[in-house]
Amino acid sequence: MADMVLETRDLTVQFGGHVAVDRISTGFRAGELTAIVGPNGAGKTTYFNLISGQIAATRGRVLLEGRNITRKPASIRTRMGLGRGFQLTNLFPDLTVYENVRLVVQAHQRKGGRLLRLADSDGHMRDMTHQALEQVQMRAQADKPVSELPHGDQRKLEVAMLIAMDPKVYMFDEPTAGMSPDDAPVVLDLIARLSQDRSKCILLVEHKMDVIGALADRIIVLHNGALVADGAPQDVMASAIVQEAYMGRAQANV
Ligand SMILES: Nc1ncnc2c1ncn2[C@@H]1O[C@H](COP(=O)(O)OP(=O)(O)OP(=O)(O)O)[C@@H](O)[C@H]1O
Repeated sequence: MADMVLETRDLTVQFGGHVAVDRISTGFRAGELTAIVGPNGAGKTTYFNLISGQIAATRGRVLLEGRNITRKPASIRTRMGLGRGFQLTNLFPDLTVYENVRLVVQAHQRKGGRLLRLADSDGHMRDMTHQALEQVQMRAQADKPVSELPHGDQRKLEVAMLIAMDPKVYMFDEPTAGMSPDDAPVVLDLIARLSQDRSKCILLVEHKMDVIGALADRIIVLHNGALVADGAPQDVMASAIVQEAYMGRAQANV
């Protein structure tokens, strides 16, 4: 699958006797936003954890731009361009909003090698930090310590930090969970704009059907750890397997 940015092949993880992700083989292209859906416990977050390297696979492989990254630690995968939304626990609460984003910009610049270092002036990094904050409409909070931010702003800050990394693959796990009705559209608009960038590959775990309908180019459905449906949103949502597996109806045919 030459044009795939990210691929999983036969990817499987077993916890004791329980297979949480079951032989998932699929690929994700640049310029495509794929929503990953399925009922609670279907294996969505575990699949994300396997891709980003938070947990090790029992079997199978993860490929990033054709390179086998299955045994690489999460930090290396991040440096190679796999961008998973930061968790609140990754924020430095005593530093300001600006400082948190700036740290990510600095780390990103360092990985770029000599060419980028030439452009690596203080001013350049300041501009990039402000741009990332601008995108989530948080310039006004730049000097606030993170510990003083309301929850919704902390989640927006996570997205700003992800953007500052400029990854090839964006992985969002319920990006608007716990956000106020004011904050959620800011993040969703931003994801919509990112998805216009044909060089970016975006994966989105999401429960809200209206969000999926507005953003997704493609939906994959997980059920009991396995990939049970894959296709264009209107086709997948209308399919019998989704009506059964995702909408929680009779599961005889799954
Ligand atoms: N570290 C672990 N040890 C044992 N079982 C686990 C572990 N992580 C996940 N599981 C199990 O794997 C299954 C899949 O969980 P996962 O969190 O990936 O589902 P999900 O689709 O993300 O669900 P939700 O929509 O509720 O977040 C569940 O049965 C869960 O209990």
